[in-house]
Amino acid sequence: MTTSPVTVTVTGAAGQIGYALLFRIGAGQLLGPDTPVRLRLLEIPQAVQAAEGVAMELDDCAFPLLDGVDVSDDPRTAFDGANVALLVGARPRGKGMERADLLEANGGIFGPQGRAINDVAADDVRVLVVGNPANTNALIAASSAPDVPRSRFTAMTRLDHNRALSQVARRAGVPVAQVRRLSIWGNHSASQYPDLFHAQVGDRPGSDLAADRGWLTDDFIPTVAKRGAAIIEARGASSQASAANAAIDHVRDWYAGTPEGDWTSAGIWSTGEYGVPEGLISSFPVTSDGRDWSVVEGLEIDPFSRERIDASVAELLEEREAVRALGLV
Ligand SMILES: NC(=O)C1=CN([C@@H]2O[C@H](COP(=O)(O)OP(=O)(O)OC[C@H]3O[C@@H](n4cnc5c(N)ncnc54)[C@H](O)[C@@H]3O)[C@@H](O)[C@H]2O)C=CC1
Ligand SMILES: O=C([O-])CC(=O)C(=O)O
Repeated sequence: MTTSPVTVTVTGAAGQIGYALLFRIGAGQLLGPDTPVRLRLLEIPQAVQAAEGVAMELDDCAFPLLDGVDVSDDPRTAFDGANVALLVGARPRGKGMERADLLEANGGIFGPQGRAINDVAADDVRVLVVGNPANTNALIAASSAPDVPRSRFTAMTRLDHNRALSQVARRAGVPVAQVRRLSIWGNHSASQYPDLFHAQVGDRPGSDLAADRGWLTDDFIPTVAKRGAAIIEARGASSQASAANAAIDHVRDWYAGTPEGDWTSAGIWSTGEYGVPEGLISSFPVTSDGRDWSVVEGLEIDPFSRERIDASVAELLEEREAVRALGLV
């Protein structure tokens, strides 16, 4: 076991995803069974008491790998020395709230959090934004942290990726472990594009399945892209456990590296790959070498995929324009 614990800061710690996430981190599922973890929980003042209750329960689990839990309502305290920052807390869209209001309210959260990360987090900090709108919130945080490399700010599209894996496995009648090289492109929103064309599904190329255009366009793509809404409809609550699971998958793969011959999906800072404008946080097919994400190179994008990637990227551009107009990036 390494001796120095890794500091993991989780925002929105008293929320639903926080409750599904923190106990798995305490159990060692984020960074593996050899890495002790120190948790720092950030909440708004009204929810600090609830976060303290979660911290009490974490104590009561007596996790051998958990080196301590601190609760704070001050970003500069909570991100102090953070090696991993999971930005889960966000402002949900309220009744009658316009999109610009939502972006502005989240700017008020992710701007200061980005600045605090810039000033007090560890030099090797890696950030995953879960709170919606995740891509643009990540853009705001990254833009507020000029001293931290942009590549350290990521947005979660791993839940979309995992959803796509399961849909494809079911369709093809193979175990989910036999589906590889799926890709989510663009925004974590209904405009995202789950791409099957480069996948391997059991012993078949994904393009075989994609040849059924009726299924692809009327079933697969909308099922994945609208899954969040379907979960809310079915459960009366959003996808908390699967979102927490995806956050664990994202960070675990970032540190451990993606498996040979496979890739995953993550929202990362575009440097212009596949025609996605530089400076957007867009989902791409990515690999990790244990330190950095890299966009998978050399994929051929046919007109069907191009149109859908461009539509989702256009939405990201609109969101960036909106937060630019508000002076947030
Ligand atoms: N990227 C993705 O795939 C997914 C993203 N989400 C998003 O994750 C976010 C969290 O979801 P839930 O946990 O279900 O929501 P929730 O409402 O149960 O919890 C959010 C928590 O964040 C806290 N919070 C709000 N502002 C904060 C701030 N400035 N600093 C620290 N904490 C703050 C709230 O007090 C609350 O406890 C939402 O924005 C949701 O839309 C949810 C599912 C999937
Ligand atoms: O809209 C939400 O809160 C849920 C969400 O992002 C998802 O399930 O993909």
